[in-house]
Amino acid sequence: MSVPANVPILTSEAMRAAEAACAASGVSLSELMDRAGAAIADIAWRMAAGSPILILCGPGNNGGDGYVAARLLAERGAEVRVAALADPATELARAARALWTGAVEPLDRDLAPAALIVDALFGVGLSRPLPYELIENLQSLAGRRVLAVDVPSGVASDGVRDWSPPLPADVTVALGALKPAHVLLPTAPHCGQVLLARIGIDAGGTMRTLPSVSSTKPDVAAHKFSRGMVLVRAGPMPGAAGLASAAALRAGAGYVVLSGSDHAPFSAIIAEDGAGYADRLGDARIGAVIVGPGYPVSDALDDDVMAALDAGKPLVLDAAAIAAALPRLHQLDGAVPAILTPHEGEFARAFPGLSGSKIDRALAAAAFAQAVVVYKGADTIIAAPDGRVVAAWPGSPWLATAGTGDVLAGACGAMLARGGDAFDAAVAAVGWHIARAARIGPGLVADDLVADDLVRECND
Ligand SMILES: NC(=O)C1=CN([C@@H]2O[C@H](COP(=O)(O)OP(=O)(O)OC[C@H]3O[C@@H](n4cnc5c(N)ncnc54)[C@H](O)[C@@H]3O)[C@@H](O)[C@H]2O)[C@H](O)CC1
Ligand SMILES: [K+]
Repeated sequence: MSVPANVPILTSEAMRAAEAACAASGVSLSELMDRAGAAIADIAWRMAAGSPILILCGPGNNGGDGYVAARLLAERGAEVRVAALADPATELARAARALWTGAVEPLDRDLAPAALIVDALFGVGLSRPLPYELIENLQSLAGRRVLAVDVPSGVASDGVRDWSPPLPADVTVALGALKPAHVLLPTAPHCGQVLLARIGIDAGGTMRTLPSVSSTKPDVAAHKFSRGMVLVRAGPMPGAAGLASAAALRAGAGYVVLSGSDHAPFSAIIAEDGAGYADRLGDARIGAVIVGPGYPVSDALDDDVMAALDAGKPLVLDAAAIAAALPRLHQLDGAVPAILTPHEGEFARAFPGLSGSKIDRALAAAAFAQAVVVYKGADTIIAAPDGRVVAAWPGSPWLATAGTGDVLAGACGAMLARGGDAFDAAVAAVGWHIARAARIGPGLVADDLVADDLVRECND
């Protein structure tokens, strides 16, 4: 399972707007369909490697792409059959169907499979769940390699419904841009390896997949304070704050203070008792404050969060600190740069009653808080109040273990303390976290993410 790095993601509404802009600039929809069909034919040719191909065509333009691909594959000498669910219902699909000179078989329970199935039944136009009979007929084709056109049929491309496709794809060719369903659970795993065929659409937009990680070297004239100074406030479970402080150092902070704990994981971390917290918040060199790791709901947490907000420092708020800060953050209306890092449960508690896809909900939360939201999970979404979104699918499943969220909070703190944009900082931290997890793999515990042998390996 994979998606290309740093490519656009569009909802069906944005996709239609992009198509219309394309048409207005002189590239017809029929030209777009030809390009889509050619991209599908190319990939099908390589996947089939000489074995027979069966293309399943639906009534809309997704089916139209299928007819174009069938014609091009046949012209190249591939052994290709077409089965249709219904007659074409759009002008474009009818035109594409008219150019296919081979037979069209009915898509029923007697349909013979082929080594490669190309699924061109439904794309972004699917408006209701697939009929039961079709699901049954498709299930009888399972077990072969499947190439999905745009999205596996049955999936709601905007990621708002959790409909599963009867034919999960090995490869999905996204047309023009990725769609939310490619990067959100539960649909993303059904898309297999997602490839992007750009087909000449200007997908611009504000939503993208995670960019590749690039490690930035410190400036030649750097000193410890210029690289960013991070203050981590410990609660009753100091191990979590210790992990966050270690992660802040490993992610590039020049100086880390752990307040309220004497459990510093490294000698380089300045551990001090809680009494100095107010003074530290007044220290002009502090570039980011982290509150929340290992700090459950309590009056003390409320006090510490309010003090940090009043100090006006860029903030990373994790776990219970998110709900504690929310009313004040909302009032501050973005005056204090902040990154919130909720997992599913914390998100539901802090932002009840939101609807739509995980992307929609992350955006609504970011707009309400006027802060960057890192809505964690296997399909982490990073959303900014100005509408920017980065989707981090597929992440690393090895991160599903205690303490890794504390490490992410620490990395966010380090990136934020550098002084740049909070959204860019959150994106860099999520990328750092996933890249390190990928290097460790099986057996990962959160401490490994900040261990020095990993650093040596990364520097090799
Ligand atoms: N991205 C691009 O620039 C291009 C994309 N293309 C392809 O076009 C589809 C979208 O086509 P559209 O015709 O809008 O929708 P669909 O083909 O997905 O299907 C709509 C069709 O099906 C009917 N329908 C919807 N749900 C059901 C259902 N559950 N059961 C039965 N019938 C259903 C609906 O009423 C319509 O008739 C996109 O994904 C790309 O593959 C083009 O190639 C142009 C360039
Ligand atoms: K499809």
